[in-house]
Amino acid sequence: LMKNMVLLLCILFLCSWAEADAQDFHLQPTPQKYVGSEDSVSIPAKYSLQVGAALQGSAAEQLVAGLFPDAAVTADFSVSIGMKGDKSIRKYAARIPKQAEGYYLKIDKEGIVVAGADRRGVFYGVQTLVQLIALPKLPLAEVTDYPDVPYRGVVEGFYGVPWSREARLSQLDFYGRNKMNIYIYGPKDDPYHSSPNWRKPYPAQEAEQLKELVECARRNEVLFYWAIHPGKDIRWNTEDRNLLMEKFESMYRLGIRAFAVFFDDISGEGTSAEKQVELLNDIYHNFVKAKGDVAPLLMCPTEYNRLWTKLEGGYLATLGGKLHPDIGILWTGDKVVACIDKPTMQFVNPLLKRKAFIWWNFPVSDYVRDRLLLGAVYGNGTDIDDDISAFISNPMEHAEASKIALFSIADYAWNMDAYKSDASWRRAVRYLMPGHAAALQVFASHNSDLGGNEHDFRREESEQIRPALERLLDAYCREGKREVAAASAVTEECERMIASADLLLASDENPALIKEITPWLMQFKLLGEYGREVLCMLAAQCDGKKTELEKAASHAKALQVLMTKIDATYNQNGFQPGVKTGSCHLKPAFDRLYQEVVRRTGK
Ligand SMILES: CC1=[NH+][C@H]2[C@@H](O1)O[C@H](CO)[C@@H](O)[C@@H]2O
Repeated sequence: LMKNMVLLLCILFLCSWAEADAQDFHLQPTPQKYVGSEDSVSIPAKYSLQVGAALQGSAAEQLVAGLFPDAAVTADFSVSIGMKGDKSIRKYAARIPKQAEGYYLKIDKEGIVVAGADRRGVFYGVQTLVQLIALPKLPLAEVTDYPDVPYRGVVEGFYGVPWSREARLSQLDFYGRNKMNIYIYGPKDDPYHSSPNWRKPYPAQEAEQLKELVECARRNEVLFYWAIHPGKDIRWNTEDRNLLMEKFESMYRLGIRAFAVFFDDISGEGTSAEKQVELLNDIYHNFVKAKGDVAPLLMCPTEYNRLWTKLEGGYLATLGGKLHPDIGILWTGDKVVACIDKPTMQFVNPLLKRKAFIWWNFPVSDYVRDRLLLGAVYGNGTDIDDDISAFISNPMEHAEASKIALFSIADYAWNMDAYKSDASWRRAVRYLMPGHAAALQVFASHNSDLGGNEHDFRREESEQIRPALERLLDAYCREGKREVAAASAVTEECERMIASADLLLASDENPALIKEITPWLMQFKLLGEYGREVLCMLAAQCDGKKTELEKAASHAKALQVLMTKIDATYNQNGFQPGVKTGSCHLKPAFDRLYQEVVRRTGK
């Protein structure tokens, strides 16, 4: 029997290991169709590389040249990338998806082929190849893939400290890797984007940085939109019209080829639908069409969500009826911050007479600045791909930390049917810190809810430990009993919090991320220590150990003081100052237990 038990355990271990290994490998975003195999091929020293004529100088060519730097003119093993119509991939033309940005990728013993529906499709096929080549063994595979949503990406549209140059460059590379194809530059607190200096060209240094960002976007096949936010003080006269057009001309000279006009969060003259329509149609005809090489014009309405829509005022009807149909209209959903579902789209699309561009206000935190929103991306419909032109996320001012949500948003918008929020969330965490994934997962799981806020938008937090917390609270507060199993589960979670905080604070794996979240990591460690002390207090009170109780209570009190200090010292701002962590279930439970022990001791 013993022998069989050992054998069974080994088999179980191997299965779980193999499963984990297979589980670890997952193309991002999840492809529409991936046919892999156990068999693999090692790329020989001698290989040839063919790049379709139309791809010369493209981002795809740059990327594949980096992958295969020493190509021979002829070789047995051939690498070939091309677009539909290129004779180099003619044999595979029938396998190329018809969807824009689609591609077919084949890896076999003779070589590698990437056949794209268009230039961006080839680039995405090569990005998928980059992920496969990074595996220990390059699997023989066929990938047939394309995006569900035409535009997928980010609008830097939040209030607060705009992202830095380094953060933006890193974001654009991240979008290339994750097949996001749009970035809209619109930071509310950039005075040259919004009032008063939207009328002025950028100073030399900022102009140079924008040029650099445009080039970085091109290398990542990301459409770089520059947005203007004139509505706070625009005057509907020739002077401001000319100033706006000249500003667009100056941005065009910097290399910008995609433009947006935001009319959100304004009042007064700027809110007139007729005037907005007249301006936008003028820009469309006399700038966008006149230039010929500029992407579709986008606009953000003043009534950009259902809650703020006054149907009787006719604002949206005017936009829908009179705005040129080629102009995209941004929409945040039924409220300023809300998940997007079918009813959301059934309300707005008929009014706009086009498929809205979704501006999803998550993980933006400019209205709950004392928190980090690191939780899973969930709650959006997976049946809306035919109802939206775009799914664009407005992120946090913490650029690196926003990548946890952005990774999953890329996954969701590329392939909605396959989207699994929890699995995608874990992959996002692992992508950001592969060497500290477990620690970052612990931290992220307790830093996701927003607390009470003006938009009534909430997120799950501390879901795994919540049942034990509730059992512990219930047993002790009702009967003064220490529920042993729950107490040890919560104690273990506190130990994990303390260790995770130290591991992350000490790591140099992702310095940009650690720099952003350090105040919250410090607070998180204190919260773990506080929880541990409160549980010591509870045990001592139940066991009648007076001295131990007093020791634990004074330590817990000291930790309360330290947490208050952190909250009063870091992340001070004029809106929601401070550093909140584990605020949905952990902190309230520890505080409640602390009070209850003190009350019972006092009796
Ligand atoms: C379209 C829109 N404009 C505003 C609004 O949404 O709320 C966001 C979250 O507070 C804010 O970041 C953004 O600038």
